[in-house]
Amino acid sequence: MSAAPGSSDLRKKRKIAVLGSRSVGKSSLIVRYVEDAFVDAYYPTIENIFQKVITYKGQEYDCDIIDTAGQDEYSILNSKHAIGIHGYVLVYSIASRNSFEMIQTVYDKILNYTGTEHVPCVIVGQKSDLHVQRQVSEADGKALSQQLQCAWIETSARHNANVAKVFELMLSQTEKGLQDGGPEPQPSKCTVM
Ligand SMILES: Nc1nc2c(ncn2[C@@H]2O[C@H](COP(=O)(O)OP(=O)(O)OP(=O)(O)O)[C@@H](O)[C@H]2O)c(=O)[nH]1
Repeated sequence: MSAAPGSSDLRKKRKIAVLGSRSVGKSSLIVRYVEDAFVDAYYPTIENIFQKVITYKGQEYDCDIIDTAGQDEYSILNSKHAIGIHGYVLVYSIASRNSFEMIQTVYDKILNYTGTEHVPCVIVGQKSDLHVQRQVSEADGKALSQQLQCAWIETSARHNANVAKVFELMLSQTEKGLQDGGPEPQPSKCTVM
């Protein structure tokens, strides 16, 4: 018996990890996208997985969006954030130079962990509404994305600016990677005893 249109059997499964420094607005970006809500208060994340069906170019994707605790230069990448992941959303705040510099560090940690030369990524300059406090120019954001061969966009979860675009860009990056012959990420074969 064939699956009905819209059935989950027809959907491709994609896992997306959202990484970046603390307090740059990772959770806010995801919550704005999945629940169309914004919270002013700051609640540090430990770990959260959101699910959403995203339609991109007529294809439905069952997406797990993994929200992580913010990283710093000393944090060690968690295997859950590196194994079986199809693509990464790397978030900085346009009002924090330090968080922008952390993107390269996190990207290098991902390559190191996965043992690959490139992973599909979207670099996101969050809090684009904070014009007055801006510490990272658009040109700097674009230049980094060219260097890492990623997509780049500025967003505001507060104003719901460009939020959905992040996830469309993410799928365009993952699908391009797979079409170009990139490997499907392998599920973990290790058991932690
Ligand atoms: N002005 C502005 N503030 C934002 C925006 N997005 C998030 N914030 C605020 O920034 C703070 C941190 O947001 P979170 O979404 O919790 O940040 P996070 O990156 O998930 O933080 P960690 O869990 O520590 O990694 C909160 O007070 C949010 O209200 C935005 O687009 N504009």
